[in-house]
Amino acid sequence: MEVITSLEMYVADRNAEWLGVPRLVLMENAGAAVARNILKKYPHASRVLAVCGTGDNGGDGYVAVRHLHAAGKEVRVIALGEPREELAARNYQAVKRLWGVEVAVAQSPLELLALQDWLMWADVIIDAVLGTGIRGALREPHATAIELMNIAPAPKVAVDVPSGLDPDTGEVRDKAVKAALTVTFHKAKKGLLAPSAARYVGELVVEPIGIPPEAEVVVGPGDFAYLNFSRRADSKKGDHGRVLVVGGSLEYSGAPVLVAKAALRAGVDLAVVAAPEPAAYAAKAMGPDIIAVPLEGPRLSLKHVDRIASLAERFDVVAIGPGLGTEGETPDAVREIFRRLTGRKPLVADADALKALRGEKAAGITVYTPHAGEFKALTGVDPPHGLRERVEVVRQHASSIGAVILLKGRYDVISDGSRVKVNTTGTPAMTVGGTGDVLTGLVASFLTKTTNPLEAAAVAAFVNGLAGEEAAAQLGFHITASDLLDKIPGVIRKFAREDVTPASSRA
Ligand SMILES: NC(=O)C1=CN([C@@H]2O[C@H](COP(=O)(O)OP(=O)(O)OC[C@H]3O[C@@H](n4cnc5c(N)ncnc54)[C@H](O)[C@@H]3O)[C@@H](O)[C@H]2O)[C@H](O)CC1
Ligand SMILES: [K+]
Repeated sequence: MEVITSLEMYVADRNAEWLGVPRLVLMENAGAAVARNILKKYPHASRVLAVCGTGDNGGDGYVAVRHLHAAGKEVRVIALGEPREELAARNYQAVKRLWGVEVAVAQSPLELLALQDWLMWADVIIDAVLGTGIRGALREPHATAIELMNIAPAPKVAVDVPSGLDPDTGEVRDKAVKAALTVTFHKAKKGLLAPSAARYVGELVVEPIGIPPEAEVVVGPGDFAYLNFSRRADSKKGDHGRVLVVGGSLEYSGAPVLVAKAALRAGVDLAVVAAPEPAAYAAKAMGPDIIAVPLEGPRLSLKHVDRIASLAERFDVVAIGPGLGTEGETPDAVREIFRRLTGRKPLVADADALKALRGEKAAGITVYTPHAGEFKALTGVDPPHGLRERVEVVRQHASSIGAVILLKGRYDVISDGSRVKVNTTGTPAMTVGGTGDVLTGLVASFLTKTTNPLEAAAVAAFVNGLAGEEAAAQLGFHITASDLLDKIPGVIRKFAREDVTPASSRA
């Protein structure tokens, strides 16, 4: 049986919306599936009681109530408070307008105890108290509601997850509903299959609710849930990421600067460019935000390896490649730096670095960001044109190298060797030079916001593409990579939760 975690489910559900399937439709399908299963399993039950929490699990319960009412059942509802979120609230209001459906609001154990005869009245009880949104120890009146449902003789039908059970681990901290039937949605929540969960879950039915399979593959707004953009009130400089960019040469000085600026715009505190002297001085001249460390000579060479390796200690992520060129000792130096750092420091390798890394194995957190030509140089293989074949080739090479590969293209394909994501944002206007450097900076920045490199790369591709789309909406095919930089903050703020959390209690 295929399983899913509550976080993966959250992501899939937001991405379904992005793909054009509204969450209200998913909720409708979920509630209707619960009603259908009750009608099938308990055809002779005439009285149904739904106990609904204040979240979307309760929302599913209200939808089920509508459908059971329409099927001719006598229905009562105990609401543990008025729903706060829009979708559940809409379904709650719709239920209140039904003729003959009695709704009681019980917000305390005492108010629940006064409704005990309703629990005894029912032939079937719907448990729509808590689903994948359960956090921490049970609070009241939820704990009492669960206890009273378990005392009532009627069989319980759990919506998505028996309330009180951890959907990811199957653990029950305090108490949980002992269901006769659990109707879960899309895929089985992982915890439902834990051996210890069996006595709470009862019979398990998995119902599709209209989430397209693409919602688990395509990068969308849901994927931001893997990244932490919040800041503590007592944050200090450096807490939100330090990125070292190793790039540039006598010929190229702009590329590493674009990487650093993109990383800063995406929310790191510090981005430092380590570059051969001419590129470092040019970088400094490109603006007050850039700190540059000059490396003696016109290009990266073996004599710089020690310096870079010790410099890297002070950074959270190292991005290497843009503007380095492939002349002289540079490829040897890249390989040597890579060998020293891989497995020790999260790395992003791009552009000329990729050409030097053919045959190398990566360890720890490493992301490669090739375009088709660089992929060929890295692996010896031309990426196939068909998406399915492309996905498979990227997955195989990611697995054998031991890195996340982000293959740039019309659709970006991202894989860590087992999982695959596809990004569809972007525009042909982005074929201009430098947009890849911006992407590298985004990946580096996001590696400071998650321990999941696949998601860091996936969200980076998504943001980069949207920044390009927004720039092109104004400037058409006349954008430059710098235009993307200005769009990054707006794109991130549209999708990320950027709240300020309380200061730590430690001084
Ligand atoms: N993901 C999907 O694709 C769909 C999910 N559906 C249903 O939605 C729930 C998840 O909804 P959510 O609002 O995120 O969470 P819950 O309703 O499970 O709970 C939130 C609710 O409960 C309160 N709460 C949390 N922890 C506790 C606690 N320990 N004690 C007391 N109260 C607690 C919290 O404050 C909120 O008010 C999923 O399971 C599905 O049933 C969709 O309808 C279909 C698509
Ligand atoms: K439930």
